[in-house]
Amino acid sequence: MSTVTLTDVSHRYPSTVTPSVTGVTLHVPDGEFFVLLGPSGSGKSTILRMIHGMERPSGGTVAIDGQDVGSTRPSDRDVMLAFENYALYPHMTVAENMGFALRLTGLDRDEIDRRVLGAAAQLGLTEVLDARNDELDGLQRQKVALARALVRKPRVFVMDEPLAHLPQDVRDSTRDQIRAMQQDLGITTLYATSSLEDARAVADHIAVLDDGRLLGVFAPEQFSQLTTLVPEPEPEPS
Ligand SMILES: Nc1ncnc2c1ncn2[C@@H]1O[C@H](COP(=O)(O)OP(=O)(O)OP(=O)(O)O)[C@@H](O)[C@H]1O
Repeated sequence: MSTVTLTDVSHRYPSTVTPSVTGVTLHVPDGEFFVLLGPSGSGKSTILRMIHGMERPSGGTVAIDGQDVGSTRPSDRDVMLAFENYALYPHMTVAENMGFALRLTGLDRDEIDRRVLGAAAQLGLTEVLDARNDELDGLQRQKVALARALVRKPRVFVMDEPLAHLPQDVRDSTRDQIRAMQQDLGITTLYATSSLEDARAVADHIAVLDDGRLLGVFAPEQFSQLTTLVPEPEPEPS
């Protein structure tokens, strides 16, 4: 269970003159589904990358559970990019896919088995632990990808536009399933999207970004104000 706090965080990529993020301060309470909402280029990914540790702020601090993680390596932060590696290894079973990263860390077999069985039970994958990739449907694959992150016991999940590559007809249901799973697991989650509709459907709070700046953090009773602030993005040509 964890909180994430950004204090006056700024960032600039070395190859650019203008900053990607400017003076962002926000607090993500424990167990929340916290959405970063903004158009392309507004700084959502860069903020997630700084929390994960792939990017370092050029100013300000990122803290997890109140501890500045500025000098903590990404692998020691327990922050998982939830759908980073969506592709499952085809020659492995679901259980092997879930345990693979843990085996690389040298964790003992019993503990790996315990975690794999626990995550499978939480996500409803117990019945398919011996199945291979081509025997799973789309939702099951998505759950296995999430389970692979879950067995590593993250303190925080970051999800960067996880629906972006899905066809429109499965986007809403997948979004709602991700939210339901997060609620079950209670893991503090930051979720980036450019869709106001998606944000409103799932968020505990919505942080609105534009041009690397935070315009405000909105609670559900304020979500109706967002329609004027954030236009829906144009649908992608099909
Ligand atoms: N690797 C990079 N090198 C240089 N500039 C970058 C890089 N990645 C992002 N930027 C710039 O930083 C700013 C913020 O981009 P970022 O990707 O964080 O926004 P975003 O809201 O996540 O948008 P998108 O959804 O398109 O990724 C933009 O101006 C973008 O062009």
